[in-house]
Amino acid sequence: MENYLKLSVIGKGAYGTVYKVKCRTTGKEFALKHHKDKVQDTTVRELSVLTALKGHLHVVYMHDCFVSDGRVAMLLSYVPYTLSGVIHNGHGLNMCHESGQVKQLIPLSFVAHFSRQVAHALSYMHALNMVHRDLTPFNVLLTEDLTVKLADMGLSRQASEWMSPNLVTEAYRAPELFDQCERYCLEYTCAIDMWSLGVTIADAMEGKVVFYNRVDQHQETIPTYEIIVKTLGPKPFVYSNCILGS
Ligand SMILES: Nc1ncnc2c1ncn2[C@@H]1O[C@H](COP(=O)(O)OP(=O)(O)OP(=O)(O)O)[C@@H](O)[C@H]1O
Repeated sequence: MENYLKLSVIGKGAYGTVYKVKCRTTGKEFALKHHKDKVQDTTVRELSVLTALKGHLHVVYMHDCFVSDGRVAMLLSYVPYTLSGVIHNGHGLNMCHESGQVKQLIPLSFVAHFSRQVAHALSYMHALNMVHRDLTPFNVLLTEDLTVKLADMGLSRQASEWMSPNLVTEAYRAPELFDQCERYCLEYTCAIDMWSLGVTIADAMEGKVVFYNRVDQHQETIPTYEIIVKTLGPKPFVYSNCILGS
């Protein structure tokens, strides 16, 4: 750790803090994800998934991994942008005026571009029987030349018959996960990642989070599952694993 100078905090997540750091010998910049807790199952899974996917063009590259203050630190390539910054906040986009409202222009070619690259990374993971379980526009990073680098494998794991329901940011969570959320372990497949990709594409087309938590006229929060059903119709969809096969 002494070999890296901390420049700034990039993000704080459930599992730790991500710093922008500079190597004191080479001057090269990296992202350093320092876990906040001692080693847990999720840390080991994140490491093993990042190792298995190492070298894939559309997965963030882990250069090194070490222990600092008894906690795991992962040295990753620094990737400056997030897809959320582009599709939710309009970073780098032109604006247009439509019906008196300022609207972001997200070129369809860009939607096709990032979808194809995310799908490429997911298809590689799924072929290795790994499920990401937290695909959101916040975890899709973009380089200067807009190459997708999938990040945050903190919830990723080898798919198995029964897995925990405690995953995926709600707005991107597949319906089968809500349906069974009372249960301790669930039956679902890699298809849940495809649902998350679909919602990410919908966000990009709309320029906003489509399944965000809203409040009704009585100031009660409408559950995300209800918003999905209201948007797509009653029991509108076959669950993602039925649509896409497992
Ligand atoms: N390699 C990277 N380069 C630049 N920024 C990064 C990199 N990795 C992560 N980040 C930023 O740091 C944030 C948090 O990282 P990450 O999602 O891996 O942490 P986490 O603790 O697992 O978070 P979460 O609670 O969202 O699961 C990301 O949303 C992203 O903006």
